[in-house]
Amino acid sequence: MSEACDGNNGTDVVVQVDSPNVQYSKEYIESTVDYPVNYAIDQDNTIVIKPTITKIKIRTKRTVPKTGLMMVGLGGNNGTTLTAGIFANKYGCSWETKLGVKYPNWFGSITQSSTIRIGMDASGKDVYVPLKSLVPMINPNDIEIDGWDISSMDLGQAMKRAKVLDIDLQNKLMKFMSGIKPRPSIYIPDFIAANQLDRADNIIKTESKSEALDQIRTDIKDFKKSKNLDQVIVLWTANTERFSEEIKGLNDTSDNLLKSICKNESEISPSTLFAVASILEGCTYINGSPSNTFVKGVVELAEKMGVHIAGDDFKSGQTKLKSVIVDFLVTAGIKPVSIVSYNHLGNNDGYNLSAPQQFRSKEISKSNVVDDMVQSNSILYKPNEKPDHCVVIKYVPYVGDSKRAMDEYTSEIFLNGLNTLAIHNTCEDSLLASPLILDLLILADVFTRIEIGSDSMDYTPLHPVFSVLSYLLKAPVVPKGAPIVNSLFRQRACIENILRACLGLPAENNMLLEYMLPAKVFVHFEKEDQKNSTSRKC
Ligand SMILES: NC(=O)c1ccc[n+]([C@@H]2O[C@H](COP(=O)([O-])OP(=O)(O)OC[C@H]3O[C@@H](n4cnc5c(N)ncnc54)[C@H](O)[C@@H]3O)[C@@H](O)[C@H]2O)c1
Ligand SMILES: O=P([O-])([O-])O[C@@H]1[C@@H](O)[C@H](O)[C@@H](O)[C@H](O)[C@@H]1O
Repeated sequence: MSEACDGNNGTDVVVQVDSPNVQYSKEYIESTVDYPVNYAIDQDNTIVIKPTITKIKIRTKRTVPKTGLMMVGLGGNNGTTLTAGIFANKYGCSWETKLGVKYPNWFGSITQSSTIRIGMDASGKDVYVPLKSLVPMINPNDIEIDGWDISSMDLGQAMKRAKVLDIDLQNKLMKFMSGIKPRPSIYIPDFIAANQLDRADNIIKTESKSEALDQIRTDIKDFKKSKNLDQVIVLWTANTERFSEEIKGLNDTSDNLLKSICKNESEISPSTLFAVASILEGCTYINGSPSNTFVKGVVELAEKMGVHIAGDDFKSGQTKLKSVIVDFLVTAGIKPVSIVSYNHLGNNDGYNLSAPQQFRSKEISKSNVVDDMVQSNSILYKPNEKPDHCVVIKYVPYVGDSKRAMDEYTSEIFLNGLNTLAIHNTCEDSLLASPLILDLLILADVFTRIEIGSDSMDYTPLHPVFSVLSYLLKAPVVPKGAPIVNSLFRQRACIENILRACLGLPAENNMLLEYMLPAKVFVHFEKEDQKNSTSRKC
């Protein structure tokens, strides 16, 4: 057992595709794939399908930029837990517990701890590889951390305040954490619960929103220069704000928004200021809270500047499970008619959410997650019919970050039967959310390095609104006109299949016909030395 935190080295799998559909150069992975879109046209109650195929070309920059993560809310439970997790993994910190010595991991991160079926071997056995082995991705050990908090507490003391990690691990990490102090931030009491006032001792000294915006931009430039970074990604993991009003002439366009900031308009929230500052600095901005940061003016600014944004609200526990259960029920032809989601928690997030306006922001993001699945099945649901859906969050200090979620799903089944699922789910909020922050950073970088073209279009980046990150978010923000998908496995398939396409591989179709038909039906590939081996015979 290492007393100190000694170096940590994992072994990585390398995936190389041998196909005419992909070329590897020093700078890029370049691929071509056939991209299908089926148009379904309703013609007098007959749905006529018109399949199309577009040959697209994809290029992925292979160089992984030296990346810094700037968290707004750095001193919070998520901010300290993620930072601690990066140090624990980077330095291989082991720690004592009553159950014995424990070692760091990245469980809960799909980039670090999940695999993808990439094909089968010559004997017909499924082959799975780490998701992170498909294209070059940021190594968590290389991430530089900085950020802001309205609380001046250094990350060592803030980690103690959070009461998330085992004490021996906290003691081992203290030397790394206590050296990080959040930068002063923008505090506008009207946007978060009044009970947050006590910790607000680290505020940018100006009443001017324009000056505050400039300070945030200066902070970003300072961090980027001081750490010699290639890119900075800014992520909001600060408290949930009340919704901002969307007002014509104030924040409905990027020009109006920028003018409103100069005029110190009161309805511009701190999170919107951070988003604008990040976009103006060319930094991807991610919203981990349910606040409506992305008012129309912010989205338009991101589109004009070609800077990526993603949100809203990490999908970490109770809602993540809901986006699986409702998908399972509805696609099984079972009709959820009542969904009650109650939870209590005792961390500062819960304290902030105990205020009505902040709770309302969270209630909205936790409630809309079933809409797309319900609307997908007109056999079960009449137009505009929805299940009863109730969300309750209570603040109970004693349980701290260990949120207790209790859900009841009542569904109509065959011949007027009823099925009820009652679920108790202890969600260690920060231990579930922190790996998602890592994935949001890493996948945002990957999808920023991807460009797509066709015979009729030069290589073009993905749309500035990163709906591809929906898997990690409760209330995905999507490009105008795009569908909002909440089904967790459809969201995951989106990420997997784009990464496959980057390697010239087709989307996973799950048909497995190769196991249902004689081997001679299919084109085979066997290594030279396997030519004479007994390959799978059907
Ligand atoms: N499982 C989860 O933890 C989870 C899941 C989904 C969403 N979220 C959201 O993530 C956010 C953070 O959660 P948490 O548990 O870390 O909360 P937390 O209260 O422990 O941390 C929030 C931090 O933000 C700081 N802060 C508040 N306003 C700020 C501002 N204007 N500028 C800079 N810092 C500010 C606070 O001082 C605090 O340190 C919350 O909005 C929460 O709703 C959390
Ligand atoms: O992600 P999830 O577990 O469905 O939702 C959670 C809420 O239930 C919890 O009350 C809140 O504190 C967290 O921020 C998170 O949003």
